[in-house]
Amino acid sequence: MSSAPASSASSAFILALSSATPGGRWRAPPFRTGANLNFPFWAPPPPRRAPRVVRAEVGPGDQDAAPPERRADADAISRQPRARRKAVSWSTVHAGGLPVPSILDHCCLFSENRRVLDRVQVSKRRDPVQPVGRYGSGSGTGSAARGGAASVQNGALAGGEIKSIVAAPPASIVKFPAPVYATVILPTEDDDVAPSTVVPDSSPSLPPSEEDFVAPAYVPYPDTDDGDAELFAEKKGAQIYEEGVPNPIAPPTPPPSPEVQEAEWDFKKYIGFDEPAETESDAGVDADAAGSFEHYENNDPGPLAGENVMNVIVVAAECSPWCKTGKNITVCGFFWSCCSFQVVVPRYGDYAEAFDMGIRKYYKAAGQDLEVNYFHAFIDGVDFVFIDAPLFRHRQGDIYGGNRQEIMKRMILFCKVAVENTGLSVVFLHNLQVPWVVPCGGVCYGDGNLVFIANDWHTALLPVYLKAYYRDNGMMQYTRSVLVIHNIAHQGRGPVAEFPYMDLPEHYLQHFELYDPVGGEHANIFAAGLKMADRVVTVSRGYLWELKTVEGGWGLHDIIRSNDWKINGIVNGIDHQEWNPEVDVHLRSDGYTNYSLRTLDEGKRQCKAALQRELGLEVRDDVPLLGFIGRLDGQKGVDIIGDAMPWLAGQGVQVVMLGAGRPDLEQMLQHFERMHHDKVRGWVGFSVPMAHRITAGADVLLMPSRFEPCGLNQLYAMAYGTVPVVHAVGGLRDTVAPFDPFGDEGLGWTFDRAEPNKLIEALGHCLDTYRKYPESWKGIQTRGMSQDLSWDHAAELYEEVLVKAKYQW
Ligand SMILES: Nc1ncnc2c1ncn2[C@@H]1O[C@H](COP(=O)(O)OP(=O)(O)O[C@H]2O[C@H](CO)[C@@H](O)[C@H](O)[C@H]2O)[C@@H](O)[C@H]1O
Repeated sequence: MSSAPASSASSAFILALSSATPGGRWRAPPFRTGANLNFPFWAPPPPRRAPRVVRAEVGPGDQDAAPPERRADADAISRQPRARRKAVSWSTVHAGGLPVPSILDHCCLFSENRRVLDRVQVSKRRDPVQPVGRYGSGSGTGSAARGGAASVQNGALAGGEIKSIVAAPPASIVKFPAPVYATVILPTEDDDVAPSTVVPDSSPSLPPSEEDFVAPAYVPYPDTDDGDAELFAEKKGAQIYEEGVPNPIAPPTPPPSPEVQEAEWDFKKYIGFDEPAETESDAGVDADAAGSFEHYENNDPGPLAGENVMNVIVVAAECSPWCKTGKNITVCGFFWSCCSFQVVVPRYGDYAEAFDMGIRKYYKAAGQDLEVNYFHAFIDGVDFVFIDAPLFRHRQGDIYGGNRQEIMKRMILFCKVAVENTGLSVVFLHNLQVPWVVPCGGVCYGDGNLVFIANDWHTALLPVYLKAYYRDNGMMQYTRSVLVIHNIAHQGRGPVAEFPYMDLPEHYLQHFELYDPVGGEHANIFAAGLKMADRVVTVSRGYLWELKTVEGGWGLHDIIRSNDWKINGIVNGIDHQEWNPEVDVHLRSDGYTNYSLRTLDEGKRQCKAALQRELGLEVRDDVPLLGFIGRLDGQKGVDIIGDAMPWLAGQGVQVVMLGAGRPDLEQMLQHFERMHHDKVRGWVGFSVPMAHRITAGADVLLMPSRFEPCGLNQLYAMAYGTVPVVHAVGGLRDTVAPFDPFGDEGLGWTFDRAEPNKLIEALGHCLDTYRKYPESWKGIQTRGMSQDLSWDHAAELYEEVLVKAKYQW
């Protein structure tokens, strides 16, 4: 029981593909009437462009090159009807990727927009009231708000001015050894498999010598994404560079340039497209191209016809089902409410459904020229572009592995490619002898309605590159960037001396420079991204409030405060194809069953029995079954459950915990399973099927997170009639209204400090209600399941943000 079953990635993948469009992009999508997203108040048309754009002309390194302009005839065509993308009901995309409008989107994607707002809504989730004063009476020290040294120091800044938003842990009752931090920053496991870089013969030999820079005294944050505050505490005194390791810092580069070298690529071969006879002359381009697509296209005009179509490019370091770590996960379901969107992610492994586009380019990242290839998949109306580079290759399963500098180099490359990818389509089209002003389905892609959505620090450089490379040079003036904060605890901190890694103009350093007592003087990627992004979204309003506090801002609170005007808090939705007890594929075998609100009692009883059987627990319906699912780190507070275990063991309950992460916490799970084998199971590993089955089979889901920007598991739990007991923080507070026995309202139980005694108190009331007041219990379940937790509501709010970004100058 201690080891997870084989990766569930394959099953998740099958799930995603099952909804894919057979035949991919060549199938003319059906139109949907009245179900489309329209932006009648859209931006003014972009400036006119040169009739043809060649890659070199749009390169930011070419200061003299005029930005491409649209032709008059293109404008006319752009107002023609645009066929719309087929309705997209796709799976989830997770944080950290790169967006790229692919050629395919321009040339042969006939998008039908799906407006999700027409869906049947049950009871719309409401964003909560302001959380001020609801976080308990944490001492001004805010000590160890996140349980670690970093937060301790952050907390020390409070000076009692702002109350702690998350309670200080009590005197430790943890009986386990401290984590072995040395193992957290893992060496690159695949060094012998794939070279870290591919340097063309002509490229300069790098990295440069150490003489160019003076290394600061210590690394502010590990930023390995395992970067618990404790880890930082261990590392903060460490030297930046290990002895004997050459300083990989590149010399300052003069004017920034993507430095992309094009390679021959047979687009027609890739897409199986029969090129029309006349595509050489500009005069014939538009007509020919338009005509050539007609047979793929339903030419019925739709509400999205014209320039009001929004093109969204989602940039993420993780994308389910291809790569999912369970950390820093972003569900970007909102994109399917938009007209046209693409997702760009690194290609960490061999993804069967993605095909090599045959494009080879070289980008400079951290002073090295790196070869980049592009893979592509078109699934259910969405273009996925996978960035293939030696830095990413073979990282599946360890996508945040390597030391801080390696991770940073990957993300620099990733963001550069993402921004460049906006030009990818131009290249493709140019290879077809078709200028980018050729309308696809009646509308040009261009940059007029283009919005990047970057996620977390991994892609926070994207807004910076967009500005430095393009907008500062008069290009992409109408393109906007939105940066989503999923977890501000990881920021991409590094020594100021590493700034030249990023190939930015010197004056951009000021946007990165940050001083705080935790990190000292350092360069902070998230800080620069937050400043440069046109709009910022946090994944709940409660978290937004917390980010403005000294305790919750992790050193970026001042930047958050001063940019408050452009930040919105929007709670994530959930993917109802994946997380829906009625259709959940993981409940179709082994005695589990699908169920709905109507069949809740019977269905849940059966799932609970199946879970008890599968895990070797006594099959008893009368025993409350408590679940926990999550990363095993300081954030998720599983140690608080551990601290409460002596009490739990006497409560006549069963406890099932699933997670992976810190070795000491993994050992804790296994220890409790051994100690209380008749009632506790600790499953160490990452198992999507088991996560679904626990969510369905448990009566109660515990989430004692010390901080939780949004939280997804509590949303899943409520959708499955499983009652959440949560620390009222961030998104948990926003989404779990506490049960009020007098008004018979509420969705679960909350506690105001991340402490075992508080958890015990809340859980005590919960168990009491479970045992003595079945009708109240059923009411809580019913209210939870009746909510509209889908992306529909979030999509509306995201749309508002995108529109605000569009009109922002
Ligand atoms: N061992 C395991 N086996 C199977 N599944 C597992 C698992 N461990 C975790 N998961 C699953 O992975 C997902 C993790 O979601 P979280 O919201 O907890 O992620 P995380 O905290 O990294 O995300 C950050 O971003 C998200 C998205 O914005 C915010 O909700 C969140 O607060 C913020 O910290 C959940 O669906 C969970 O069930």
